[in-house]
Amino acid sequence: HDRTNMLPDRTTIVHLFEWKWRDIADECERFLAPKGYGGVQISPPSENLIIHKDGGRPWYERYQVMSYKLKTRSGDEEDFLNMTKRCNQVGVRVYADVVVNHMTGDHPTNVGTGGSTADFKNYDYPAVPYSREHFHNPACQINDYNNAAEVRSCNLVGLKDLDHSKSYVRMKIVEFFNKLISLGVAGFRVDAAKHMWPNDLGEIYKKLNDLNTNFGFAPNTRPYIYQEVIYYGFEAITPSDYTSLGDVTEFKVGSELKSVFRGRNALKWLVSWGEQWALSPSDKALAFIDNHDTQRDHDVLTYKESRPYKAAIAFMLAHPYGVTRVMSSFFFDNKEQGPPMDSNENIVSPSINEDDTCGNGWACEHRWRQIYQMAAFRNAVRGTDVDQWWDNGHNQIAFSRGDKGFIVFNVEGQDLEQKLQTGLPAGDYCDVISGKVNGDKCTGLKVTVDDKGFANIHLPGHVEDMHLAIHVGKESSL
Ligand SMILES: O=C(/C=C/c1ccc(O)c(O)c1)N[C@@H](Cc1ccc(O)cc1)C(=O)NCCCOc1c(-c2ccc(O)c(O)c2)oc2cc(O)cc(O)c2c1=O
Ligand SMILES: [Ca+2]
Repeated sequence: HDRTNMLPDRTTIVHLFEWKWRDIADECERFLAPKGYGGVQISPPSENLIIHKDGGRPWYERYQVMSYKLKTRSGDEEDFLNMTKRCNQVGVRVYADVVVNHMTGDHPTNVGTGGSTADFKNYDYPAVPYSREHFHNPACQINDYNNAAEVRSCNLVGLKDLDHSKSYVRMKIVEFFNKLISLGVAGFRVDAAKHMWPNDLGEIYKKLNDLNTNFGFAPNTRPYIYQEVIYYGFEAITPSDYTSLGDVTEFKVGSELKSVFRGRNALKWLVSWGEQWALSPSDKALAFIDNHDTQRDHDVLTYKESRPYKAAIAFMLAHPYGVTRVMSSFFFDNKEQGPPMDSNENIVSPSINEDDTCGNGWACEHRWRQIYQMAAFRNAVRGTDVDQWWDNGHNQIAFSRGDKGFIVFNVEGQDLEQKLQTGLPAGDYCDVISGKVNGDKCTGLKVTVDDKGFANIHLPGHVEDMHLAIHVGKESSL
């Protein structure tokens, strides 16, 4: 089936960044499955260095590895199995964020979340075990991103760089991945893949077991692998160095759509969205607007700029390009801040409010109506192409997905009043952005499609959302 191992009617992954395993299991059952999300990306499950900074625990401590023991602030191995059982039970796949390019940097304290210690100066990590010969020698620092060898074989910001040409290192990593496979994951987000040699990664991937059939996977199913390759252009290493091994994260989806939905690049150019925008091939791309790292940069669309953010996500989910992932964050006002925690530094669980939003410091973008309704849109239109493209030559566009869905964007700043061909069967539809179907009613804008597929669309220039979407699924058709 399709390369992601998601159920056939599911399309979108939610990154529940820093959530605990038991809370993820709850969310799979109470929200992700009912709303039709197909998968969840979890934070690194391997034991990490405990870092204290400015009185808190910076989020990036989870990307400094102490061992491959499954013990972090998200939970232990028992919690992990509880999550994979319950999520797979309701058809939500689990993708593990795996950090195998490096271990830790030098740090004044050396205790991990599983109680392991290490001697950084001597590259000694007894809880794996790794010692000096398992790291690139002599040590060097990455300074020149136009030197591919340096980017792969030197320390990334001082983090001790593993030497994956060593069969022992490959073996330890294969062991770690296969342990997660035995525990029911559907695939992996490979952190910092740009900093590892493609050939070494290939040797590791080919030794991975097929997925565990006890979690509902068919026999001989290969793990879905998407590799983090940060690339905006102008670097020696490009995503195409990795697309023979698996998928790659496409950072330009976020950067290009930011310009468009902030009104700096005309929407009409989106008619050619995809490889003509120098994006990786659609059948190798993991598409997203922001991630745990980029959302902390100064010039990125995030939950903090919700109107263009929701529109950019809607376009990404409405267009057939790539496998789509939405970010789910905790609120932060300084870029190093870690997840909400109690006085014992335990991560605090999200609370769920009456209106289905989250409390306790969690943003829960995946619970915003304009976002989860578009995941259902993507499910309803899967397998169709972009049709019925219309634009006003500037910042108003509309297109259908075959005869299954139709979406309109208005970034013009003035009203859109048009009779448009929707491609849809005649009938009444509820706009899934401004509202939702409630029994036989629509709480938002209602759209009537005539028997020739035309509808009169009125999308004012300054309403809560700059887009409107309807589709044949139960969430929209009346
Ligand atoms: O900002 C951060 C953390 C960023 C980060 C963490 C995980 C990711 O998956 C990621 O993409 C970025 N870390 C802070 C603090 C820090 C952490 C560790 C350290 O040794 C020094 C500083 C920071 O200021 N980092 C320097 C700039 C960001 O440089 C990092 C990159 C990175 C940035 C741009 C690139 O083009 C690229 O190829 C890699 O990847 C990481 C991957 C990791 O697994 C762990 C890291 O510490 C990092 C990482 O520091
Ligand atoms: Ca490396």
